Amino acid sequence: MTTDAPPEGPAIEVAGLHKSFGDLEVLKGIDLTVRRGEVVCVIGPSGSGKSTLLRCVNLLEQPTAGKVTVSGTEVTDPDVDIDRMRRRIGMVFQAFNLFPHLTVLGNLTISQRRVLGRGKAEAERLARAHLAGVGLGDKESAYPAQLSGGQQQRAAIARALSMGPELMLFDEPTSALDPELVGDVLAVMRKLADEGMTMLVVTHEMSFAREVADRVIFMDDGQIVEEGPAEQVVTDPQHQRTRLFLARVLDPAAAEVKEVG
Ligand SMILES: Nc1ncnc2c1ncn2[C@@H]1O[C@H](COP(=O)(O)OP(=O)(O)OP(=O)(O)O)[C@@H](O)[C@H]1O
Repeated sequence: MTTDAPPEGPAIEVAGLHKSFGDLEVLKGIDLTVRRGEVVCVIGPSGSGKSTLLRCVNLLEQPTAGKVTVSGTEVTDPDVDIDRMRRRIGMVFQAFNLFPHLTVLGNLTISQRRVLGRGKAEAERLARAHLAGVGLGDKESAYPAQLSGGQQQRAAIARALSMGPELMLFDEPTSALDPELVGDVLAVMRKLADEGMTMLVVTHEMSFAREVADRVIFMDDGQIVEEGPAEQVVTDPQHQRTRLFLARVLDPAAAEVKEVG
């Protein structure tokens, strides 16, 4: 008998993960374990492979080598039903990816109905509960274009949650937002973390990483250079590459002076 009940053990296990695009080796042997209920932030320079790592976890990218296990199921096993696995993994992208021709409620119910086979009333009940949870209880009839970027991203998070995922992947969820809209999205993510959701988050928001993450991973050139408790990695990094990156991110002007001087 097959069951979707989550087994004991880690939420995500990545072992010896390699990914190349043609001659370009983007991931060069990543080992990573994310425990259930853990919030892990992945930081690092542009092009270091952060998004590719995330996309390999739900097989939006096919790894070149290595093994990815989610909730005890090896997703890199060619025999695994990947669509079934993906239902257990929520993903939120930088570009919100809402369906423009559907209302917010429609965006939250379509996959519940088509993929999970839920009835209309049940799908709408869950959608409304999740919309209220992200502060969009009054927006169910709006179309995405009528919402701010921050509201669209919160709707995208609610949409992912309405599928009942065991874990959530966030790929730079606030990078496309105007600065004044970032806070509301981070607040929703913080609440989710407080509620015990397992989260793997690629982000440039160092204060979020420091305050919300249990662990921070610094990637550079396709490898994990450093990982540890969030506060330690962000405020007292052990590696020179991490220090240089954080100096640039936290205080770009000062880092520039240092590099010039
Ligand atoms: N589908 C693809 N085809 C070819 N090259 C790709 C593809 N996806 C990513 N790459 C390349 O892989 C490298 C790593 O990209 P990735 O998006 O994982 O980095 P990142 O650390 O998330 O960067 P950023 O912070 O800028 O989003 C980059 O050089 C990128 O151009």
